[in-house]
Amino acid sequence: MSFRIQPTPVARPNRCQLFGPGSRTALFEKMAASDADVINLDLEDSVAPSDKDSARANIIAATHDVDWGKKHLSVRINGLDTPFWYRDVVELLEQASDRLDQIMIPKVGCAADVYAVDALVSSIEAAKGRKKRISFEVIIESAAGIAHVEEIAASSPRLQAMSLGAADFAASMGMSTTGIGGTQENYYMLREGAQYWSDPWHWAQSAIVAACRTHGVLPVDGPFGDFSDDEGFRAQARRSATLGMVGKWAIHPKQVALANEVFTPSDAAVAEAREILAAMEAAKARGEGATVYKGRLVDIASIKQAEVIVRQSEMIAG
Ligand SMILES: CC(=O)SCCNC(=O)CCNC(=O)[C@H](O)C(C)(C)COP(=O)(O)OP(=O)(O)OC[C@H]1O[C@@H](n2cnc3c(N)ncnc32)[C@H](O)[C@@H]1OP(=O)(O)O
Ligand SMILES: O=CC(=O)O
Ligand SMILES: [Mg+2]
Repeated sequence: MSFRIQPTPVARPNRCQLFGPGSRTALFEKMAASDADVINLDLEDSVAPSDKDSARANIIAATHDVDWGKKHLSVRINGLDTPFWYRDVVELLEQASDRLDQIMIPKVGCAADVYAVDALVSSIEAAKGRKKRISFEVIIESAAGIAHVEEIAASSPRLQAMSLGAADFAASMGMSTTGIGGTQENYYMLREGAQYWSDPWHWAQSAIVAACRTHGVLPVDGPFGDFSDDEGFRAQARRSATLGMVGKWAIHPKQVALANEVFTPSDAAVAEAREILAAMEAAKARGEGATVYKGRLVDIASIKQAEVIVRQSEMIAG
C-alpha cells in the first residue's frame, strides 16, 4: 500500500440507477415505487429541446410532491456545451426541495467542467441557505472524458459517483456501432476459423474503476440499451461487477431487478467470504499469514478481498 491510503467511497447502495425523462411526469411515481437505489430524473438527452423548460419545472415540482423514500435523488442536467445547463443548476438549486440529493453532470471532459458546476452550486447553496450539500455524479462519455478520467475523479469533494455512458462514448470515440453497451458483433478475435468475442468497453471501465478507487468515488456502469435482452444485461453487469463497479443504470424498469440481482453479493458469495475470514483468523492464531481454503491459497490479501464482499452485503442490508 502506498503511503497514501486509498479513500473509501460514500457508504450507500448504488446497485441500480433508474432513469426517466423529466418530460414524462407519469413515470415519476412509478420510479419512486421501484427498487432502484438511485433515481436519475433526466433533463438531458431523453428530453427534446422544446421540452427543457417544462421538464425542469416538472422535476422541481416532483422534489416537493413525490415521496422518494430513501432513494438517492439525482437530476441529470444538460451538458456544459449547451445553453441549458446553467438554468438547470440555478433553477434546481433555487427551487427544488431539500429532497434533492445529487446533480449528475454529463459529458464531462476535464476537471474544470466539474469546477464550473461546483462554483455555481456552492454560490447558490450559500445564497439560499440550503442545508443539504448537493453531491455530484459525472458521466464519462467522451474521448476527452476518458483521457482525463483521473483528474475528473479528483475534481471535487462533492463527487460521489462516476458512470460510463456507452452511447455517447461510442459516438465520441468514432466507434462503428449503434449498440448501447454489451457484445458488439464485429469485436472478435479469430482462431482456427472460430470467433471469440471480446469486450470493447472493458478498457474504459477499467480506467474508470482505477480512477474512482484512487479517489474514493463509486464506479458505475451506464446504460444497456436493448431492454428486451435480459441475459445480455446480466452478462454486461456481471463483467462490470467483476471489474469493481458497484452498480448499473436501468433505462427501463425491468432492468432494475437484474441490476439488483447482480450487484447484491449472493448468499453463497457472502458465506464463502466469511469462511475465508474465519480461515485466516485461525491461521493468524497459528502464527501463519497464508493457509489453504478449499484447496487454494488464501493469505492476507484474501482478507481484503473477502471484506469487500462482506462490507458490500452489510451496507446493502443497512
Ligand atoms: C443513453 C442515455 O442517455 S440513457 C438515459 C436517458 N434515457 C432515459 O431516461 C430513457 C428512460 N426510459 C424510457 O423513457 C422508457 O422506459 C422507454 C422510452 C425506453 C420505454 O417506454 P415505454 O414504451 O413506456 O415502455 P413500456 O411500455 O415497456 O413500459 C412498461 C411499464 O413501465 C413503465 N415505465 C417505462 N419506463 C419507465 C421508467 N423509466 N421508470 C419507471 N417506469 C417506467 C411504463 O409507464 C409502463 O407502465 P404500466 O405497465 O403501468 O403502463
Ligand atoms: O448518457 C449515457 C450514454 O450512454 O450516452
Ligand atoms: Mg450520454
